[in-house]
Amino acid sequence: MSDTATGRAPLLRVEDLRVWFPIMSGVVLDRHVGDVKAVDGVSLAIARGETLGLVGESGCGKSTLGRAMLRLYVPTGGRIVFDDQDITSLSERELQSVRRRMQMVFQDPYASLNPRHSVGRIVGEPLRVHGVVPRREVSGRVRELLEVVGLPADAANRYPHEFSGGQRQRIGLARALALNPDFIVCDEPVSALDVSIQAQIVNLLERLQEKFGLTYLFIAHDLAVVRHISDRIVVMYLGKVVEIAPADDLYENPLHPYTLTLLSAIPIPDPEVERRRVAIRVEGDLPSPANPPRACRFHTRCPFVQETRCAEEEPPLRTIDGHLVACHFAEDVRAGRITPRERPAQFEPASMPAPRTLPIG
Ligand SMILES: Nc1ncnc2c1ncn2[C@@H]1O[C@H](COP(=O)(O)OP(=O)(O)OP(=O)(O)O)[C@@H](O)[C@H]1O
Repeated sequence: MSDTATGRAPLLRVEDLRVWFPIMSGVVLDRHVGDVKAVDGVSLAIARGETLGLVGESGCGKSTLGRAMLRLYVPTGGRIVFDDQDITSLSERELQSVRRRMQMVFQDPYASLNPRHSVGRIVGEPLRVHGVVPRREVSGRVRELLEVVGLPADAANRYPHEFSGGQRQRIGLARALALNPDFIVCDEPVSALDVSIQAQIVNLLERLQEKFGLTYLFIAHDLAVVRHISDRIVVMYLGKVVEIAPADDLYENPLHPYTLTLLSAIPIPDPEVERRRVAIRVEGDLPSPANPPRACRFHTRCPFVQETRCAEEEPPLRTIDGHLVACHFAEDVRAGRITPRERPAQFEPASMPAPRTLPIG
């Protein structure tokens, strides 16, 4: 089990968590022919008050991991422990009191808001369902919640389509806050918004965290956003964690080859820095999580792959310089003793040293 590396007690931890989706075949889909291994043996902990960023390319299992933490899926294996309570196998009824304390904010606020309901009804719904405040107090509480997320009180009488994307995300947040949660999974909460609006929502999330002592799992594919808001960042590849590190450390001193390739894909605004840096490209598509490569899952696309260990032995997560890294050769890659297999011609001068760190702006 990884510790949180923050010195604070974990609010939530998962141990060897697996979420597999069965693949069924046959005329009436009654033959189990395999599994999509969306999350496959993930162990990590999130400290109280921490924001843990989660990155990785589309389909690597980020949303599935976030949803499983909220027990929206029944895990195939492993454990989920929330505030010292094992919630892995709780029934829906037993989960009710825990559910209040865990919420989710979605990428597309519009799709997650019922267009036929007024904002007041949407935000007040969790209060009514859980009966946490007397009915006559619901509208007052809704007004408070709208104010806290920066919406005018009269928003309660209007409908989602009357609001912009950023305002809709504020409505989603007001609803998520209604039950005073401790933990919120933010699943790409700003990916659908304009850049200028993204900053406003990220700042709002930070203010709310401070005000209410919230703990976030922040899922993103935008590495710049996730760096800004996260205390630590988890990099996932094909259902597994490949690196966990404090946010700035991950960007300044990435240790896993996959993290290097992710960072290497970010454009750098400074042309001088851009010219000097070494491009490390990852080739091809993400392999199928139904049939992942054996041993190191990244070995089929890794520019630093070494025969034959990478294809034969699964690398455990181990600690190097305060990072947790799952690569047999992380030290050699960092020291430049192993150089990337393929590089575009413009990066090939013989004097070019292998990258120690990649400047990313
Ligand atoms: N309910 C489901 N049934 C079957 N397969 C699923 C289900 N949900 C997700 N998957 C599969 O599990 C894998 C991981 O999906 P997931 O949505 O967790 O990835 P992601 O990293 O969040 O991607 P994205 O950024 O595109 O949302 C994918 O191959 C996906 O097709």
